[in-house]
Amino acid sequence: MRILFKNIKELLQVRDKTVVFVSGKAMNELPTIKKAYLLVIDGIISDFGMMKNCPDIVADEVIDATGKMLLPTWCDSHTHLVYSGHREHEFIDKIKGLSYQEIANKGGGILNSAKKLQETSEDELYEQSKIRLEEVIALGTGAIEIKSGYGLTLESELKMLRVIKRLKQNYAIPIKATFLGAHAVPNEYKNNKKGYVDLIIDEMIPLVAEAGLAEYIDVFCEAGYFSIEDTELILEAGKKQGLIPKIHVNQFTSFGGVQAGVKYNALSVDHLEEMRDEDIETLKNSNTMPVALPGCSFFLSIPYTPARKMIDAGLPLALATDYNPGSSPSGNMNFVISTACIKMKMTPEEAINAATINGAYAMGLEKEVGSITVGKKANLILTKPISSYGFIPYAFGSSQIEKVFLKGTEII
Ligand SMILES: N=CN[C@@H](CCC(=O)O)C(=O)O
Ligand SMILES: [Zn+2]
Repeated sequence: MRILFKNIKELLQVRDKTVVFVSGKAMNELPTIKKAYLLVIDGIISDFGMMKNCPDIVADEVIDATGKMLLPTWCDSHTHLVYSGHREHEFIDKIKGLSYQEIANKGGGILNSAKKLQETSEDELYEQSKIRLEEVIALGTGAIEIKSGYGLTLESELKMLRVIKRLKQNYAIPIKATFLGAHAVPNEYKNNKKGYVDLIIDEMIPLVAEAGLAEYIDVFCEAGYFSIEDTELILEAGKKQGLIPKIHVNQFTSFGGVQAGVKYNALSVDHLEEMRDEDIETLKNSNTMPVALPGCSFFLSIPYTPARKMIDAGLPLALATDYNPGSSPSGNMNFVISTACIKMKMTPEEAINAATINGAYAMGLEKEVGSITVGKKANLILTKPISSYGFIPYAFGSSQIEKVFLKGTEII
């Protein structure tokens, strides 16, 4: 099956396959081709270039993209998309002035979602989750990471991971699964956190790894949740079983989580709302991708990740939604990109790089998605007619997407 996109106003994020992520000043460069064509053969990007050099191709389908932009789909490297029910009553508490931690302390938060999930059947959880997955694909997401962490018992964590596996099997979007047993300490272990950490290490990790249900291991490394010591023990155990670290750090407290992530060669360290200069120093010369989650900062009214300071210091940065019922009940990457520009002072080029090529790297998918590169999946966004790509973050809240393609197949 050959699909030819022709007369593309501008083809964005055109890269050689040697580029796996971009950092510092290079984040402000977005390579593009104006007046371009792109050829997809059997779901894979097979050729592209300037329209005037377009070869005489016999295609099964020709898409005229006059006035429109074509770009890789968004890569959302941090979500909790599989969950049960919602927490909009906590939203009211929040409006009335309670903080995230105060809501958690009065029985809300992650434990509230865990209770709901434990009471939900696997089929029902799948049905609820697939609606969200379809929603985000229609919003232009073409690769996604999904975490467990609302089970908090062996049985329910496995249930979540099996739902993620089923989504992987049934949808064309690449999905990476992360085991986040260490998301919160369940009530039964309130006075015995060590007992829960032991359960994660001795029972959950071996079973998850043996069943091949996750690629990554995550910990909510935060005051009141899991300490540096807990985090290191869990990452160590995960790594022994072949799970790669990808962790929640510095959401409310900077107390060594970034250092623990880099020490264990984490693929990414995520959140980073609270950053000390030494955290930025630690990330320099590491292979760990920092990931910012502006939807969470927006929703909880907490600081935004200091993107400007980090990029100006030469670091790379990825952007993700953190789609979850408690701190970011939205999986809309378009909103994330706008918020990154408006609130974090990222340029449109930086935000698009952070949401595509760097996001792909942050979930180990840099060989498959994240740029317009020969050999990568034809996971593509075709915009409506727009004046320039800066219009995408500028026109926040309104969709500029006309069509989304996964492996060359039109989804919307
Ligand atoms: N911070 C920890 N985990 C999620 C929130 C989970 C929840 O509140 O349900 C996050 O990444 O923001
Ligand atoms: Zn998260």
